Amino acid sequence: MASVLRQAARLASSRCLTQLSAASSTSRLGASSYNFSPSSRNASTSSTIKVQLDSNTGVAIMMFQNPPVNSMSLDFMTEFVIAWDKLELDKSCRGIILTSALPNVFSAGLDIMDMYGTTPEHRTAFWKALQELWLKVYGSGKIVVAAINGASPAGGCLMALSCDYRIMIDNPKYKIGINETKLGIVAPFWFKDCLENTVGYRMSEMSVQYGILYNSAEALKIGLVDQLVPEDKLISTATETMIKWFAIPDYARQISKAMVRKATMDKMLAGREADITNFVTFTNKDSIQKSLGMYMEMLKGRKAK
Ligand SMILES: CCCCCCCCCCCCC/C=C/C(=O)SCCNC(=O)CCNC(=O)[C@H](O)C(C)(C)COP(=O)(O)OP(=O)(O)OC[C@H]1O[C@@H](n2cnc3c(N)ncnc32)[C@H](O)[C@@H]1OP(=O)(O)O
Repeated sequence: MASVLRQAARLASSRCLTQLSAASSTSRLGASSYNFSPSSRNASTSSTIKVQLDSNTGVAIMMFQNPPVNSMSLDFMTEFVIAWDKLELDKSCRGIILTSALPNVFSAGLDIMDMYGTTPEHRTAFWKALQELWLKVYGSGKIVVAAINGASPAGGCLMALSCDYRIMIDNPKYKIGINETKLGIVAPFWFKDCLENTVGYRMSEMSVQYGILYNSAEALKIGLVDQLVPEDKLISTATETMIKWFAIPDYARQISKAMVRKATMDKMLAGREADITNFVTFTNKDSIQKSLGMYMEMLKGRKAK
């Protein structure tokens, strides 16, 4: 309990006393065209991560802009963590909405080109960056809402699962899930743990083995996402949701969040080095490199057709 309280105290440093203004009900298509209020300021200069912070509401919108599909490359994850740290330290920010500035895709998951044909040193840095990103988002004292505006497989799904609430566009063409087995690779234990914490044991047992990608209605049915909305209501709903969460005193909520997430966080922290070794060893295998190569070929071939 003492460590939970310490963790919560650390998280509470991100607390703010911002007076909330009424939620913006502006409806626009996608985050990139969202109409930011006059009190919004550009809080990040990164090329792949755009941040807008509304100091009246305390809501920050963090948009991924890494074309063509917001794949989570080493560079992208490094920029993500830098932008995240800035927000985490900003007392005027109480909550963060994660979304994509690109149409049709939230995130295509880990960048396969960072895992395919790269050196063990590169893959070590890559995996460390992913662990770092996950620890920051999953362990954040801020309220984090995923506004899922497109495909969200594998690492993209992990990012959404690390948030406190998931809102997805109601459109059957967008799929979300832990599909690694379909690529011939294995989702690490902490991906599985996040899924299991959200949809339960049996559903995740089926899900990770089959590598199921769920459409938005299926994702809602199994609890993988919390809410579906029309595309033009995504950001306004995420903002309204966030403001409802703000009614809960930060400190009490942060301690509660840390308590609920502690076991999953501790397991990952205890196994962090072994997890890196597993990843590098696993991706060193010729058979795994072959699977990744074939998958990339398949993705490129699909486009050519
Ligand atoms: C004892 C211990 C054992 C266990 C040990 C475990 C250790 C750990 C092992 C390894 C674990 C790895 C975990 C992996 C997690 C991942 O996230 S893997 C990535 C999974 N992602 C996907 O499967 C998504 C693939 N992409 C798509 O399905 C589609 O691209 C899309 C997202 C639905 C978008 O479709 P569309 O808009 O039609 O775009 P496309 O034309 O398909 O793609 C455009 C270009 O983008 C390239 N691309 C797509 N996805 C990726 C990607 N993930 N990485 C890199 N590049 C990607 C695609 O090839 C196209 O490229 P070009 O042809 O050059 O334009």
